[in-house]
Amino acid sequence: MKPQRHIENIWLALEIGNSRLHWALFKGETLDLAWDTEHLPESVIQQLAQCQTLDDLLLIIFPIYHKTAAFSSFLPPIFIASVVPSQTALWQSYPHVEIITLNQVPLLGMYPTLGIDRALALWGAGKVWGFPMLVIDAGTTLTFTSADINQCLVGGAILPGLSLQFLTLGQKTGQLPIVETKIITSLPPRFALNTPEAIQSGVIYTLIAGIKDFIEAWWDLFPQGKIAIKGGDRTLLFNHLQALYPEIAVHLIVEQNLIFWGMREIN
Ligand SMILES: Nc1ncnc2c1ncn2[C@@H]1O[C@H](COP(=O)(O)OP(=O)(O)OP(=O)(O)O)[C@@H](O)[C@H]1O
Ligand SMILES: CC(C)(CO)[C@@H](O)C(=O)NCCC(=O)O
Ligand SMILES: [K+]
Repeated sequence: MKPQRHIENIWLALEIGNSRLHWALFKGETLDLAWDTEHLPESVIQQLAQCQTLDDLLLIIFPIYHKTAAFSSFLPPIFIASVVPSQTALWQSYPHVEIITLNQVPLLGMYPTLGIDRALALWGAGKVWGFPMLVIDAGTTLTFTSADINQCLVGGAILPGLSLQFLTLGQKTGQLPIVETKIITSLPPRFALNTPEAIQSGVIYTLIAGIKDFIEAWWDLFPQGKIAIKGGDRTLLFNHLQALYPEIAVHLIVEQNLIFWGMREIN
């Protein structure tokens, strides 16, 4: 093993979300690569635990990785932020893993069951762009999470995310199809005359109206409050918000890597 590998200080960050995994490769404070994968089955994680080098590891977890001379010779630590306990448990076999817990996040006023993803994303956003900060996470769930100028949790809200709303409508009714989130490239007619568009209209317009309402309530509390949006549906929701309320959208920071910035801050 060459000593300079240690100087490079390579580490992996893994966010285990409810739908999928989000990965980042850091060299010290610098994010080198970020990518998403499906949840991994236990057998694959056991395979990772047997790897000897970062190259071996990336060949398994990074879908389009080509072996280079750049990374080699040792297995990096993985720092995990997970909101899926069954997935977290699978990582016990990996030699150098640290599961991040709420008590490592310096936010004040947290309640014990606050999701680690919400705490880290808020901490990351606040540390990079400043407090007061409101984070909107447009993931499996849609969450609002905020902190004041003293870095103290103000609180937030949790509702079903875009795809989850479509899925639930399709699964819990006798006649409704499951609308695919990715087909929504433009706003549907508000008053729709067919079933798929009626579903799209109902979900999209109420989601956007809800987001707008939370933002206005946030600015009532903190007129200078900042807002960042992350999550797999951030671009879609941001684009629709921009089309409907450009004067609000212009204030949004769109940034997928908030949790990684949070992990970097506490590392
Ligand atoms: N390639 C993709 N695979 C899965 N979902 C995707 C993809 N691209 C965009 N999405 C959207 O991302 C959303 C899920 O967001 P994201 O991946 O941020 O969630 P997550 O991090 O797994 O879950 P959590 O909300 O628990 O953090 C889905 O609603 C889906 O519409
Ligand atoms: C709300 C989710 C699912 C968002 O990923 C996660 O942060 C979580 O499971 N939170 C626990 C409950 C809470 O944050 O109040
Ligand atoms: K989420």
